[in-house]
Amino acid sequence: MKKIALLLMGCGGVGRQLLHHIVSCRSLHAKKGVHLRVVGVCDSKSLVVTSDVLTGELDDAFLSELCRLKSNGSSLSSLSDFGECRVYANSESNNTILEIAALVGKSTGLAFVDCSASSETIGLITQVVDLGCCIVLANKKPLTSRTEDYEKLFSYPRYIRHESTVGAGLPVIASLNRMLSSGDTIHRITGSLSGTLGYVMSEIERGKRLSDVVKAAKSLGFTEPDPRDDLSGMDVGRKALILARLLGRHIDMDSIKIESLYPKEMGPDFMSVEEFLDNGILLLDNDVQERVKKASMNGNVLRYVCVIEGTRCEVGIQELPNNSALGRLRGSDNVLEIYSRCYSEQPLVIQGAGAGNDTTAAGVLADILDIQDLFS
Ligand SMILES: NC(=O)C1=CN([C@@H]2O[C@H](COP(=O)(O)OP(=O)(O)OC[C@H]3O[C@@H](n4cnc5c(N)ncnc54)[C@H](OP(=O)(O)O)[C@@H]3O)[C@@H](O)[C@H]2O)C=CC1
Ligand SMILES: N[C@@H](CC=O)C(=O)O
Repeated sequence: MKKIALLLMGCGGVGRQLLHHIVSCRSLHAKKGVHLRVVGVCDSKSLVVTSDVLTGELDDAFLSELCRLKSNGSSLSSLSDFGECRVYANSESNNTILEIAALVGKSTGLAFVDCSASSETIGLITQVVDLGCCIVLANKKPLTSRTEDYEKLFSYPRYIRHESTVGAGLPVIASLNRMLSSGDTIHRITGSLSGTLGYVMSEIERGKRLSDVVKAAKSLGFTEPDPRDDLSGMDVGRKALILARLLGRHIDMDSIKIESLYPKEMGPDFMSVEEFLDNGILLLDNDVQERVKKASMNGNVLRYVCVIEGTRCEVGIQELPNNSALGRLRGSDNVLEIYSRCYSEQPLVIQGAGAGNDTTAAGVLADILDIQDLFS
């Protein structure tokens, strides 16, 4: 049986769902001769690891208890009494992770899985790439920071997977990589890449208020931990940058034109997430409703669109015919149209659920299985 050791950063909505998928796919994976060995899990405050990282694992009962505790808002440190594990506080976590990565990475290989939404993981990830580890990301931030970090992460291109960073579980990155590696030239990518903004717009069209819909999107697991990351367009901007860099464009976030749905005065420097959701966002309800109504009088809808073409890379609201490919989108669905040499008249279209813990975690799990040949 091939064993894939993995260390999970982040056990929020996506991270916990990944652990659920791992446990519930045990017999399926066994039939394929693979076993996922979870050696450690960390959140923003602590790290919990199996006492024997070279051969041991956090067993399924332990992982279920971990998920139960985290979904109740408890800390990982309360797991110290439960089973054969060691728990480290924040201050010791990074050094311990590097030690584990060096030991396990060089021995059997280690999948370093980032399901956090933090930019604090970048320092660690850029170090573990040189320790024989594979990187699997749902977190977009490591791919959208400095060009040097991006290049470092791709020093060993076969060792990195990040399907869930764009379109959640949809096969966007895999499809683009297949096209690029066969020499197809991609001219234009256009699409609706935010599950949250897709859901928000289509629910407002049905008469709902922005403030209610954003709260619903958060509880459905579509939004970023701070939904302003979605409403500001930053989350789509990051996806656009990931795609543009994949196409070989040497750009950074500053090169991307991004339209925000809220004013600067409602940003994270001025109010907390709770203040924004309880008060700030209510002040945006009428304006957004008016824009949606005005578009509908022209037979149109509003969609938050990403366009990458030549040196152009921008994301923002567009008014589109309601019977167009993007106009027909409902709920959290994403759609991506790719025009290339092979797909010049009619684009290659990828469409489906573009947000949610289940599909995102499934994309991460598929990425982990995809690199199994790198493990001994
Ligand atoms: N939800 C979706 O539809 C999709 C999400 N993604 C991406 O998946 C990632 C996770 O999203 P989601 O699960 O919803 O987010 P959550 O906020 O639910 O979970 C984030 C987790 O990361 C942990 N964390 C924060 N900082 C660190 C750190 N420095 N080191 C380790 N762990 C840390 C948090 O710890 P604590 O519990 O202590 O707060 C929490 O457990 C995000 O990057 C998101 O963009 C990608 C595609 C789709
Ligand atoms: N918040 C994101 C989740 C996936 O990246 C979205 O709404 O699309």
